Amino acid sequence: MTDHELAIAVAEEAGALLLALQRSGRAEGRELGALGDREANHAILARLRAERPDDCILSEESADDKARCAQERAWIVDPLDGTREFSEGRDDWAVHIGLAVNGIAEIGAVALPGCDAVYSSSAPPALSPPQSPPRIVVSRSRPPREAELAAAATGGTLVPMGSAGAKTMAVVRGDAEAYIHAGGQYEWDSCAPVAVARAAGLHVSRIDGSPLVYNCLDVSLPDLLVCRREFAQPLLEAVRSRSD
Ligand SMILES: Nc1ncnc2c1ncn2[C@@H]1O[C@H](COP(=O)(O)O)[C@@H](OP(=O)(O)O)[C@H]1O
Ligand SMILES: [Mg+2]
Repeated sequence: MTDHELAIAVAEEAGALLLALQRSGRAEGRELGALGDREANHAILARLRAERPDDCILSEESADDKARCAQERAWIVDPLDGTREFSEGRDDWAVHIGLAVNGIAEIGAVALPGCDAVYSSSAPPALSPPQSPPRIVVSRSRPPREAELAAAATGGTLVPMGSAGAKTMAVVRGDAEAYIHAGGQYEWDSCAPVAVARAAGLHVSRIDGSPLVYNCLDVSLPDLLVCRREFAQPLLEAVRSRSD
C-alpha cells in the first residue's frame, strides 16, 4: 500500500466511524464532539502504527513526541476538524490525514463524510475557471479581519463555513476562490488540506506570503492563504495592508 493509498484508507475509515457516531444518538453537543475526537483518533493511530511502524505521528488528540522533529517523515493528523460543526449535526467537518516530508505537506487525504467525499493529493479534481470577484471562505465562529480587508480590496464576498479541511476543499472543488485564516491554528488543521491544495495547483502560503512549514517544534501555524493563483497577489497585498 502506498502512502497515498494509506492516507485515503485511514481517512475513509475514521470518516465512516464518525458519521455513524454522529447519526447514532449515543451522545450530543460537546459530549458528541469529545467522543468523536477520541474514537477517531484511536482508529487512526492504530492503523498508522500498524502500517508504518517506523514513522512518527503528530495528532491533535495525542501527546506530542518531539522526537518527530528529527525525522524526515511525520504523519500529521486531525481526527475531527470542525468538532463544533460535527457536534451540531452539520456537514462541514473533516478527517485530515497528512504526511509532511522535510517540512513540506507532501501527501494528504481529507474526508468530508457528511458530503460523501474524499479528496487526495494523488488525484485532485481539475480546476475550472475561477469566478471573479472571489468567494472567500472563512471561519464561521472566528472570521478574521484580514479576510474582510481582502474582500473589500477585491470586491469579493465572505462565505462562512466550519472546518479548515472543508474550507480548503471548497476551493479545491471550485465552490470558492480563496480561504483566508488568521488568529490561531495548528499544523494538524492545515497539513492534509494543504497537501491536496498544492497537488491541485492552488497557491498555499502563510498570509505574509512565506511558506507553510510542518513538523516543527512549535506546532502553532496561526494563519494561511489557500487560493486560486490568479488571486494570490491581490489577496496578499490586501492582507498586508493590515500591518502597514
Ligand atoms: N484562533 C484559533 N486558535 C486555535 N485554533 C483555531 C483558531 N481558529 C480556528 N482554529 C481551529 O481551526 C479549525 C477550523 O476552525 P474554523 O471552523 O473556525 O475555521 C478548528 O479545528 P478543530 O475543530 O479540529 O478544533 C479550530 O479549532
Ligand atoms: Mg482542526
